[in-house]
Amino acid sequence: MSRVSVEQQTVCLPSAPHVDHQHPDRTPRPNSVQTYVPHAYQETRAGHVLEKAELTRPRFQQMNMKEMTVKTEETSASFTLHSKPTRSKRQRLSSVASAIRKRSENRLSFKAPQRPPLSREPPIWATSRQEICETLDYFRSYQSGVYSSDGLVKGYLLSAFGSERDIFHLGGRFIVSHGGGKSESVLQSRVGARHQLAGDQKITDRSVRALMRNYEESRPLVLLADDKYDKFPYDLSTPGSVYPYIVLGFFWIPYAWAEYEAPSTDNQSVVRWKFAFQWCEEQGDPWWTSSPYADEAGATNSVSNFLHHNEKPSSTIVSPGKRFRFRDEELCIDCMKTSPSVYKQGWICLNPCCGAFWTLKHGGSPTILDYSESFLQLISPTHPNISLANLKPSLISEAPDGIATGLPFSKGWHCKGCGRLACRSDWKCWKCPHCNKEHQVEDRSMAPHEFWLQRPSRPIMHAEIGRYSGIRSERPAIIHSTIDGRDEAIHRLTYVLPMNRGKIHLVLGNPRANSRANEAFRLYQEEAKSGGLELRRYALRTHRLRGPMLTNYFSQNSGEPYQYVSGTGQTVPFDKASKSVIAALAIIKERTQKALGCEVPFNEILTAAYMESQKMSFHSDSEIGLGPVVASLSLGSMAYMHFRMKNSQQREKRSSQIDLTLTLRHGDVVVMEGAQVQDLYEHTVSPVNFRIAATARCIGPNHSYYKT
Ligand SMILES: O=C(O)CCC(=O)C(=O)O
Ligand SMILES: [Fe+2]
Repeated sequence: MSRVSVEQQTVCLPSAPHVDHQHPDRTPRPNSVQTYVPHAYQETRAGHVLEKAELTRPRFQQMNMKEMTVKTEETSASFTLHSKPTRSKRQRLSSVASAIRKRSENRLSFKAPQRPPLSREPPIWATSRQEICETLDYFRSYQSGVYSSDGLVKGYLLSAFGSERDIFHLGGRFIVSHGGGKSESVLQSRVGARHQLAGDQKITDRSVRALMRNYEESRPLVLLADDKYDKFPYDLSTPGSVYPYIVLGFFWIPYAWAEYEAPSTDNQSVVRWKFAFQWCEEQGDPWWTSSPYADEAGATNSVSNFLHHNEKPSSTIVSPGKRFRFRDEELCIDCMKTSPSVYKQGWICLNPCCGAFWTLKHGGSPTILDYSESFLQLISPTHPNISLANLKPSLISEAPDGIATGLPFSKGWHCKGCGRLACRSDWKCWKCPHCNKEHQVEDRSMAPHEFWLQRPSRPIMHAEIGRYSGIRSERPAIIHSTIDGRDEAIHRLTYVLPMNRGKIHLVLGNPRANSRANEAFRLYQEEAKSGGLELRRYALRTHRLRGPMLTNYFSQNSGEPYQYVSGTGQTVPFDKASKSVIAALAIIKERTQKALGCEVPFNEILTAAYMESQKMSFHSDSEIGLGPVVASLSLGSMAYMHFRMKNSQQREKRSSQIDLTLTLRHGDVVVMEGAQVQDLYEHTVSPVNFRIAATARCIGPNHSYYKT
């Protein structure tokens, strides 16, 4: 072993990589400074590059083969050999020198290419991750770049932090990317952005495993790209032509292999799985390569045709033409597994479990690698009988049973006018935020008795008290009242928080006492449909995703302004409030008065409307200046309301235990009594199906709204 010092660092340079065949995991991997020049010299830590002129043979010889000074762009580095190198070492040194030089040249000559803007609107595009996930069945992953379902990848997002040799080749018909997470990334957290270093990808990792299944079974998947993916030939964020997310189309995976790769900031190489994606020719030409006027010119073989007109799945298969060839692979005699022939520099075993992984046939780890000519050619498709579905989500034109609050109706939509994907943000209709196109579906109102017949997944219990919650229930009370000349008897259940910190009352509705609740429910549906009550999903103020993130329910605020979701600008004062809100307020006031024995001067109502599968996440109604009583009326479907302690330390110990669950049914009113109910606890509501809730509060002069 020879010792070479580079600046202040000293590293050992093995003459050949030691491969532990018994324990491949222990085979030394190239460390950061050796990654691409693993058996000889290092680049300086900051990635300084060597100047071409400094690494010439005469200079090398002049140093008596014992010392060599090389200058980088910003500093100079001194390489000292402690013994005169042998001939073979000299050869290695010069090959390393040329490798460094080549890399240096690449870096010196690299300028982020100016890309032109797209000259046409993409057939499918979006501005936020939520728009994609709520609209497309083939990409529903909010965090990861790989979306899989049933062990197969449906959608794959090309984004920033590409890896070495990622390519967008043949106009995008042949793309290489690294799959499966653990790549270098920026994580958004409560405390800000954090740089996440890359780690080894394993074949057992969920995403890699799923991509491998697509590869093995030749299952096509959909590639998407965002504006941070710099291999796409068009700039997706040029002013006037901003498309943060685009759908490229169907691809299949002709090659999958593993490499060692040096992350730019880490000090250790990592195993990275690479996948080649080949355009599915059934789609015609990629839409970004076809002219913007191709549709009008009557082109029959463009993906825009496929995307626009192909309502039925296509089963046309392109027969292997002469530009296709067959897969080129070689068998490794160490692991008896085949690896594809990827590189110009020769075949390498690309199985990371093999002792010979990442070792050239004639020994040594690869330094600079390039793809071979043959690898870069399209290969003959191996998915003969798989038909591709239409990538454009279809528009719902009618509600089959007249009910338009089911899951498909809360999903986003694809605007046929401009290609934009958008969340459903208005209750009244779908609206395109780009071209303002609207789409509405005729439906009917639901009657409360339809929900009384609802069969819940678990037995209905009015309340479940957590074992260690310290909450106790009071003896149920029957409250009598006379409404519209009729006697009503209703039950009140009361739950007392530990140390008498507050009470939660559940005033039960029932079919005999629900006439006003029924009317409020009818009015709500009517006004929501006509737009008399503007129910909308508002953007959350804090979240960790890209683009706006809307609440998972629709809401409207009446009375005094309330900050919680909509901000204060959208509030309708009580004297202009819709009939439904006024009807709900009357019920809440009356029931609360009966429950507490005193009147509460509610001056604000937040109406929340939930379609199937929507919910309100954990929160507390604890804005500064809110009165100590909060009461809410439930209409429509049954729902579960869970309470838990806010203190996260306590919660962790008790593994996010729920302290109290109330089952809310049509006509029920929950009254939260005492400021500490909000200060110490938080609550969430999960409706079983379509539901409307009206929550009333007292907003005092100390409320943050009055202070601003
Ligand atoms: O949907 C519900 O019943 C509760 C709504 C709620 O918690 C709120 O508006 O703060
Ligand atoms: Fe709440």
